[in-house]
Amino acid sequence: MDLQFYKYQGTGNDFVMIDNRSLTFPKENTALINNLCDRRFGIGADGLILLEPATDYDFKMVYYNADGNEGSMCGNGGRCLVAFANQLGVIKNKTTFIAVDGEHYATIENGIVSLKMIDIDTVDSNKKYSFLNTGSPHHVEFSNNISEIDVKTVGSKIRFGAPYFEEGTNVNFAEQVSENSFKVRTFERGVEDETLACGTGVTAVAIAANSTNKTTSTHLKVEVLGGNLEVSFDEDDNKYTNVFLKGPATFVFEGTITV
Ligand SMILES: N[C@H](CCC[C@H](N)C(=O)O)C(=O)O
Repeated sequence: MDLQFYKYQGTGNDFVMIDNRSLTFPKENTALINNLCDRRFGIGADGLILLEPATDYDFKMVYYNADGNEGSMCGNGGRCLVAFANQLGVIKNKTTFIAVDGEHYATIENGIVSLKMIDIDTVDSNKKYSFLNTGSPHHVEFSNNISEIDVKTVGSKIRFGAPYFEEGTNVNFAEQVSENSFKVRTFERGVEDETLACGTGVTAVAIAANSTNKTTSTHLKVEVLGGNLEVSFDEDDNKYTNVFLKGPATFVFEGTITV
């Protein structure tokens, strides 16, 4: 069959988007999803996202990692899906949609999408790292010169090692640039490589930085390999609410692929 797809990217984190309002996409076909995301044998992407109908919401987000397995929440994917819903005419400038981790509110203005993430009430930190769930699990380590880190090798070791093992985690390496700005590089579980950006990861770094007193700011700028993102939140007694991830979400091309 011919499958129509749309390609989007948010700070270089790229996704194949499919309008599945008809519910005809063969979701159980892990190999197909993996192939569509393959950069040599397919379209190429860090993940694949289906836009589906949902009762009481504008739409439902169904997200798969590039390996073909359904993933946890994807922040940049969510932002790109909002832009896609806007392109399809499903929404105008604001929306409330449902994803695997619950309800999300978002706005879109001139290609910039601001996405509300889940509340975070647990940040586990020790001297070496922080671990928290921002919709997806994230290990966060701060250091001085992240440009020198072999993110794929070191990230993969942490992802499969104690205490994460098979279930794994995404791994972020962060460097403080100023009181309210950071640089981040991320190893993504499910892609099993460094990606150019990770929205839930950047969100995790911002909250970990606040939680471990690296900053008192609640509006942080984060530079990733593929561009710039912003994270803002309210903090009360180490609980984080009104967490917003903001940045560009861009349509790249569309096409049909025979599968
Ligand atoms: N790129 C995504 C994160 C995907 C998380 C996924 N790799 C997993 O936890 O399995 C983001 O922008 O938030």
